[in-house]
Order: sequence, then structure tokens, then C-alpha cells
Amino acid sequence: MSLYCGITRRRKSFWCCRLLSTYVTKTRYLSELKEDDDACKKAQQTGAFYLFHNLAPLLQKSEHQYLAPQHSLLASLQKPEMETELKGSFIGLRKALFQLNVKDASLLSTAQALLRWHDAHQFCSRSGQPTKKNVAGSKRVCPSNKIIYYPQMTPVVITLVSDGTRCLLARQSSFPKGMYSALAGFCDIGESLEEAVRREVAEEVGLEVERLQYSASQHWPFPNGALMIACHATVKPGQTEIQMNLRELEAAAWFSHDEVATALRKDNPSYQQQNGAFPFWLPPKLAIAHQLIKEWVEKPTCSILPA
Ligand SMILES: NC(=O)C1=CN([C@@H]2O[C@H](COP(=O)(O)OP(=O)(O)OC[C@H]3O[C@@H](n4cnc5c(N)ncnc54)[C@H](O)[C@@H]3O)[C@@H](O)[C@H]2O)C=CC1
Ligand SMILES: [Mg+2]
Repeated sequence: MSLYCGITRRRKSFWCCRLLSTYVTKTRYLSELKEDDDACKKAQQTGAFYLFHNLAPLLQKSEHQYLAPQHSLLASLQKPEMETELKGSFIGLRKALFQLNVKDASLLSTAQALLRWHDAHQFCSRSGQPTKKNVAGSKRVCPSNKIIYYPQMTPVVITLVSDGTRCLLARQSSFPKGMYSALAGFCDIGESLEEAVRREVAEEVGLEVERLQYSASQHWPFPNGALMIACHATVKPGQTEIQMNLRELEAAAWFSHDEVATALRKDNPSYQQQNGAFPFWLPPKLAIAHQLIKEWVEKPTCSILPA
């Protein structure tokens, strides 16, 4: 789409005409919908919707995956009628997330986080009065004092610690049996990303991080929606003895490159006990922990940066 934009340079104004990319056009349109209730109402007439009931999306089961159908504006129906009419059922996101395609998983996670935030911010924490949502759902306003509340995310650091040849994986008692992951923890208020990584690694396994490198980030819907910030880190040479924090972890250990590479190749981990023990397996592909571990397996030196 061709758009005109006005720019000013050295006190001389002139107009230029350039083609905006599809991404820029879409982004600006979405930004307009957040601020303009009328434009948003208009968009809703032709928009496509995912349906939720008690934070569970309406999904259709197909072989080994779930499909997330989109719908136009519907007449108001009761839950059972809705499920029959649309040939699906409302299923908890925790159960379905790993059997959805990446695009649906991402959009449904975002939608659920937003719905949960609205549900928890019905009242102004200053006046106690009910807050009012705008049409797009991008904010809530207290009519009595005009305070605007915007949806919030909780930053969480997730760190794959390496000693140069091995990587450190751990498990909490709440993890599925046999699954190990990188170390994760909520950022404290006032902390930088680097400080949060250093503190979490020290708290959970008693080690001091020497160097760290940012890898990627991901929105994670559990338990209440977090921004996962993933890093590789190395510990000081010769300081690799794990002092596990038993309040947070059930197990933590160093794993060799071969052990991790083998576990990563298992597409369908066995959750069944074998000879009294649960086999070692890693988080599924969609989790950023999986990406961190894969990066390390493909390039074990990725966390070793020059001083
Ligand atoms: N996407 C991924 O690949 C992975 C995601 N995770 C996520 O990372 C998150 C954080 O990991 P944990 O080891 O549980 O964190 P953690 O190591 O910070 O321990 C959790 C404890 O921290 C305290 N805490 C401090 N701030 C908190 C806050 N804002 N919200 C909740 N609790 C807070 C609570 O006492 C809680 O029990 C988990 O919710 C988990 O879902 C964990 C591993 C992999
Ligand atoms: Mg933790």
C-alpha cells in the first residue's frame, strides 16, 4: 500500500512518497485500533476471533494435534451449544499448547494472558472503583480518577549454564517425571537482566556466573504469563561444584554433550518408568529452554565469549 509521509529536515519541509512494508502497515493499523474505539468496533465486524471459556480456548482435535478455528462475530450461545455448533471443545491451554501449530500457540497464549490480566484488574487499586476496558482491550481506565492501567508482563530469566564442556540442567518437583531444564527465575524489582541471571544461578545451584550472552526471548503463558529472557552463561573455571537449593530444586547436575544431544534427538520422550527410573528428557520444541539447549548442542562454545 502506498502512503504519504511528511518529514522535516534542516528547517525545510518537503513530502516524500514511499512504499511501506506490509509489516509496517499492519503494525500501524494495530496501533490505531488500540487507541481508536470506533475504528476497533468497525474492525470487529469483519474480524476473526478465537473463543475462550474460563480461559480455555475452543479447539478441534485432529489426529495428534489440535486446531484452533477462528470465527466471525457469533450470536451468544451457552457453552454446550457452542461446542456442538462449532464441533470443538474448550480445552486448557496447558494440555493443548504443544499440539498446536506455532502461530496458533503464540496467538492463543497472548489472548489468554490478556484475558487473565483483564479478569484480575476489574477494580482500580487507588479508588476501589470498577475500571473500564477500551474496545481493543489494550488498557483499562478508572472513570473516577482517570488512572490508566496497561497489561503487564513478568520478566523471567532462563539460563543455560556451561563449564565449557558440560551444561547444567535441573528439575523442580513440579516438572513432569524425568524432565530437566535450564535454570529459570523471576526477576526482582530493580534488577538488570545480568543481575537477575547472576542471582538466580547463585540462589539455585550455588555457582557464580562469569560471562553471559543473551540468546532470545519468548512469551510463556504459565503460570500467569511471563516474558522469558534466555541466556547462555559460563561459570568460573574450576568452580563447578553444585550446591543445590532444596527449596527450589529436586535435582541439578552437569550433563555431557553426548547425553544432551541424544536426549534432544528423542522427538517423543517416554514418560514411562524404565527399570524403576524415569528416562532423562528435555522440554518440548516450543519452549525456549529447548532452543537454548539446542543452540548449546550445535555450538557448545556459544556461551564462551572473549573476556
Ligand atoms: N519456557 C520455558 O522454556 C521455561 C519456562 N519456565 C517458567 O519460568 C518460570 C519461573 O521459574 P521458577 O523456577 O518457578 O522461578 P523462581 O526460581 O523465581 O522460583 C519461584 C518462586 O519465586 C517467588 N517469586 C518471586 N517473584 C515471583 C513472581 N513475580 N511470580 C511468581 N513467583 C515469584 C515465589 O516464591 C515462587 O515460588 C516458571 O513459571 C516456569 O513456568 C521454566 C523453565 C522453562
Ligand atoms: Mg527457579
